Amino acid sequence: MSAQLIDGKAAAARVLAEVGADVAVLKARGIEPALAVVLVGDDPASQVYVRNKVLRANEVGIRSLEYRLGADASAEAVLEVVAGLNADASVNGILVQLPLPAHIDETRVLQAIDPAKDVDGFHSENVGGLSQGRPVLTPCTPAGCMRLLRDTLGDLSGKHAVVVGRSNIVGKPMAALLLAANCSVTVLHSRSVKPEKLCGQADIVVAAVGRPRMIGADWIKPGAVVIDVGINRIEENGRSRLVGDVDFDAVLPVASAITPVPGGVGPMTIAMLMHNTLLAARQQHGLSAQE
Ligand SMILES: Nc1nc2c(c(=O)[nH]1)N[C@@H](CN(C=O)c1ccc(C(=O)N[C@@H](CCC(=O)O)C(=O)O)cc1)CN2
Repeated sequence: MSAQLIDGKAAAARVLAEVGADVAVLKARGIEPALAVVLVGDDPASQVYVRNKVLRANEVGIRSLEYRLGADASAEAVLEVVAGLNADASVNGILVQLPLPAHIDETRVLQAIDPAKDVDGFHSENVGGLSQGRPVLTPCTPAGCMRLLRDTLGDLSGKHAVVVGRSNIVGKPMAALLLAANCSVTVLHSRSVKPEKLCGQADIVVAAVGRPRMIGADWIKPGAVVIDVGINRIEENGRSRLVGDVDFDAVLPVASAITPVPGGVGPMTIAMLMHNTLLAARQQHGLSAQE
């Protein structure tokens, strides 16, 4: 048997269509949501992601503002841009593209963003709110994984979910969201003992370690749903290609459903960013999620 392919591009298109319709309703009430994207340096992948964020924003009717600073920009220069955006009431969402150049303290910059405009959900106010189950802005990649899981499985209550990786951007918020959805959650990391045994008990596996094809068929319980967050560029047979953290070909016959790389979780990250920007705009105008 072969697993069902979870189509992230199609799911992202659905989210974007919903957001576009809701943005049109807001605009009819005189509110134009706006997203500011800050890019520091010249990392080629970051340039592509920022370009795609601006494109998607324009497609759904969200006004976009782009701020580009050189790789040698000081932390103070970045903080000055963030402070200006915090103070600008016409800007609803602020995103600083990661990674930042090594000389800039990421935490200092992320903590400077107004939590109400923190559409990445990385500010400690939003991180804390998420772990307390408050309705806060939630990191885009884990929020996208949750959409894919709910589309595939419906109610997640009582499922045993294993998250492989404990990064602040994906692993930890992913675990908090799965817990909030009433899953029993295990987080595996580099010091876990016999991780393949623990992972092999999971109904849901979310792989976010950044190691190409680390998770093989022996890590997966037959029938498990596998969400692969990894985006690793490798050289193979003389050409460059993207692969996930999961050995896709080996796991395909074992899992019941699996995300491909590319075309799985990646497109959902940007779709959920648009969702968060809409949410932030509504909240800043005192509107509920339904209005
Ligand atoms: N401030 C942030 N920085 C970063 C985030 C983030 O959520 N906020 N996440 C990643 C990068 N990222 C968005 O910023 C991102 C990564 C991948 C994709 C995507 O669509 N990937 C495609 C493949 C793209 C390719 O060919 O290279 C896919 O998986 O199909 C979108 C967004 C780190 N930084």
